[in-house]
Amino acid sequence: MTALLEVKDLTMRFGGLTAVDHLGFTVKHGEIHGLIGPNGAGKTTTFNMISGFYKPSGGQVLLRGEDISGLKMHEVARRGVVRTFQHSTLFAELTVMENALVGTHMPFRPNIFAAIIGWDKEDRRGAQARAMEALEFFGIDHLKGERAGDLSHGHQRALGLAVAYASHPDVMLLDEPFTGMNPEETRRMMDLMEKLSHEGITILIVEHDMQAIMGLCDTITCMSFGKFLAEGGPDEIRNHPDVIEAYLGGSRNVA
Ligand SMILES: Nc1ncnc2c1ncn2[C@@H]1O[C@H](COP(=O)(O)OP(=O)(O)OP(=O)(O)O)[C@@H](O)[C@H]1O
Repeated sequence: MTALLEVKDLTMRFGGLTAVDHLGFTVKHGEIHGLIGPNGAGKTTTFNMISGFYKPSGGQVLLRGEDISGLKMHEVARRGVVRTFQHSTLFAELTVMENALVGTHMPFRPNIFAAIIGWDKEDRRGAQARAMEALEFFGIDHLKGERAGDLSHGHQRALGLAVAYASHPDVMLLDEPFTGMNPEETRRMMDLMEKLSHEGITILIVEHDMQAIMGLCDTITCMSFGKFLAEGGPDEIRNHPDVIEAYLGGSRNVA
């Protein structure tokens, strides 16, 4: 597998605090790559820099060798990298279909009105077909007319993925997709991620649910206090002394 996304010397300072400190790792094309670490390790900040939500204080994010660090979110999305958020970012008052339509416009300057109304007929038909395809992919097309805010937690998370998928991504960054899920919802979400992976989409996932991470990921990068700590397959990471130490030093255990 070849390198698709490379993080090099990535650094983020908030005033006197260095949240991410010269971090480096590589995500290979087609893999499911986990980013783990104890609370406050800098995982979400790293995601925010990769997706264009934050401009890094230093270092680079390379996509197929092209430096994308510092680009705006829609510019990063246009290059094929989209993220979902830790907490639901759906438009609760809009329907499931309308939310998916917003996803089709993610690579452009965000404009909800344009996404729903469409620029012209041709544009609208294409966007609607893609939005429907995304809903079908995640098995929620039968809910297309429902208000997003009325969906169950599991369906809302599936819609969050569908919105990101609707933009035709090459890389999906998933921030704690299993938060608040019961075991059945977690199982279904893991199946959806494997389905995405079989489609050829590369996945970078931040998650605290170690069973899910260990069950899903090809490669896992562990960070601690903003820095790279260790990397390897699930077995290697599960038994890595530095990883065990980092977690035992905090309040969580590695599964
Ligand atoms: N916008 C911000 N301003 C100031 N400090 C921040 C900001 N965002 C994050 N931090 C700090 O940066 C550090 C890393 O936070 P981050 O949220 O990236 O960690 P994390 O690994 O995602 O944690 P968690 O697992 O708890 O979500 C923490 O000390 C946090 O308090």
